[in-house]
Amino acid sequence: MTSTTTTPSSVTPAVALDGVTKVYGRGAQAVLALDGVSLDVAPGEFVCLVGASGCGKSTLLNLVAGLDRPSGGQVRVAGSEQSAGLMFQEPALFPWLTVAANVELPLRLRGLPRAERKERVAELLRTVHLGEFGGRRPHELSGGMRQRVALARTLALDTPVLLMDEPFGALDAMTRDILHDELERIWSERQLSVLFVTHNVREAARLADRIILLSSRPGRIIYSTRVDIPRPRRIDSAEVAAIAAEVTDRLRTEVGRHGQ
Ligand SMILES: Nc1ncnc2c1ncn2[C@@H]1O[C@H](COP(=O)(O)OP(=O)(O)OP(=O)(O)O)[C@@H](O)[C@H]1O
Repeated sequence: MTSTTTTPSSVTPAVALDGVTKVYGRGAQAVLALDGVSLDVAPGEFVCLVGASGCGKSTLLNLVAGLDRPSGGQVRVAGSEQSAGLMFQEPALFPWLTVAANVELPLRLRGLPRAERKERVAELLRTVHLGEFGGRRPHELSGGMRQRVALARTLALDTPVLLMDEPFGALDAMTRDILHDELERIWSERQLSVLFVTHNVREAARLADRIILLSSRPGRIIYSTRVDIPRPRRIDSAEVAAIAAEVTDRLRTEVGRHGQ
């Protein structure tokens, strides 16, 4: 069993969780969501977090994003004030704004001058292959395209760390497959550190440098495996299937232990 997973001490991690505990509520109503989680994400590393429903995956991402504070332990994200961008299963775009205006929002909030904003938006839309769609409204786009817009908007934050909470969970398999390729390209080009939550073990084996398995509540790290399959990978390859089978076995044992 692995309760701690860290990077070598010579490298400053992009994300470092040290003995992180999260309790929701108080007294008899208290829920221990995370219990003593220690985890480092190295610069440029792609880490996937998997676990049964309710094991605390979203809680962990929210703590790294700074949306909530741990009850115990420490969360550190390398870099300046806002170092982690967060993306969800729902694209959460403003429906009354164009695609370009949605992507521009974080740039406005960062106070970038207008000309620079326009240039950055055009570059970001090209990055996610939506260069021609800046003038559309979100309802005119497919689900996959909307997630591309959400990704461009998250990239507009210019953070070295990308936090993704089941970003492709609502998409069909083909669209998801294409977005895996796109995300892998962007991650590698921009040398991002990614913490990616998914229920889909194959998706984790397709994308991750390292897969971390959380136990059912309270969330503790119970297993961690490095994925050394060369990139680019195929989700339907035998190597990805073999890693996915290994992680699924661990997950099954864990879920069975809790009678879920
Ligand atoms: N604000 C809250 N108040 C009380 N309990 C909460 C709160 N938020 C989450 N929880 C509980 O903490 C535990 C972890 O929740 P969390 O949403 O992090 O799990 P998850 O692994 O992301 O779940 P899922 O896979 O279903 O999205 C769950 O048991 C949940 O019910």
